[in-house]
Amino acid sequence: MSQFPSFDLAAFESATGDDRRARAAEIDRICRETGFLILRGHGVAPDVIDAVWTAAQAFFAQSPADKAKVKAPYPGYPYGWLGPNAEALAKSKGEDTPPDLKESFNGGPLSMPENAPPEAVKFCYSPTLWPDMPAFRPAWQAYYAALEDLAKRVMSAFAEALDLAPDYFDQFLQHPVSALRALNYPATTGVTALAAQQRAGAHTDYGSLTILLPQAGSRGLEIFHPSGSWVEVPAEPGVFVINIGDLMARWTADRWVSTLHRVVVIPNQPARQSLAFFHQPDWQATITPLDGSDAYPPVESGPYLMGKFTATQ
Ligand SMILES: O=C(O)CCC(=O)C(=O)O
Ligand SMILES: [Fe+2]
Repeated sequence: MSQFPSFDLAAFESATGDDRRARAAEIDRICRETGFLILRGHGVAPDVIDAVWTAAQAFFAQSPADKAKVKAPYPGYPYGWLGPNAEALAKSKGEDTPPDLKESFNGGPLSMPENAPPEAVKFCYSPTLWPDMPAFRPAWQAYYAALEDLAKRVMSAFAEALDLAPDYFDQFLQHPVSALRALNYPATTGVTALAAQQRAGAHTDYGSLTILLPQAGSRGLEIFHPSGSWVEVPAEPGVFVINIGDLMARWTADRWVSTLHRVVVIPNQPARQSLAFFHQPDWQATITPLDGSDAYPPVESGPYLMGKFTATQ
């Protein structure tokens, strides 16, 4: 791959006729091949992005004792601080590896619908545990809201790429149960990783769509390309990296692929941060193959996610 595939969302949205169809076909092509692309023309305001970076950095710069004030209270609690040694993503693929060399802060939906089922209340709608830092919560919530909007725009482009009406996915996105995760991978200088230990072990994402913001200029994110080799994803300033997850592969009856990816340990690297927004359809959305086939039985979005998540803890 000479150049990593990219897609300009604003250019797509203003395109008409054959040009629009060609751009939609390009999304389809990329999603059939790897499902990973650089997203340009996203329109998320730079100050919203700057503020959440600043907030995340200030959070991770605290002492472990301060971070522990918002620690996930029990294994499997989806939000709050997951400290070092808390997660091994490769376990979701049945690989028994040492824990990932990272820590994270995680938060859930900004509001809960009145009719949320009890299992959803206990999992996705668990409270986000806010650090005692006045600028953190508003910055986090503004970024979450901006990415929820962006995810809907991307899903609409996806619908066109799949020859569906642009608003096809709206019915499944009334109260998405998306999660936002800030990641901090400590510097690798002087660190000896155990065998098979990575910053993030090889995994596929679980949901419909991930919108990733790797720290500009950072190294180590790789995808397993269908040609059989690991390919590094560039971390350019001002763009997002998006990828589809297992639920979207299932939804498209494997027309689109959910590609294995990891963050490798490169010696003598500074700390690396990233923000991962895991977009997830409504808890009760029933995901049935879009081609009308019986490639997979229907699943409900929320319980599907919960099953995947608990396997890595
Ligand atoms: O930090 C990154 O760049 C990728 C993280 C990732 O793939 C994940 O958390 O699912
Ligand atoms: Fe991932």
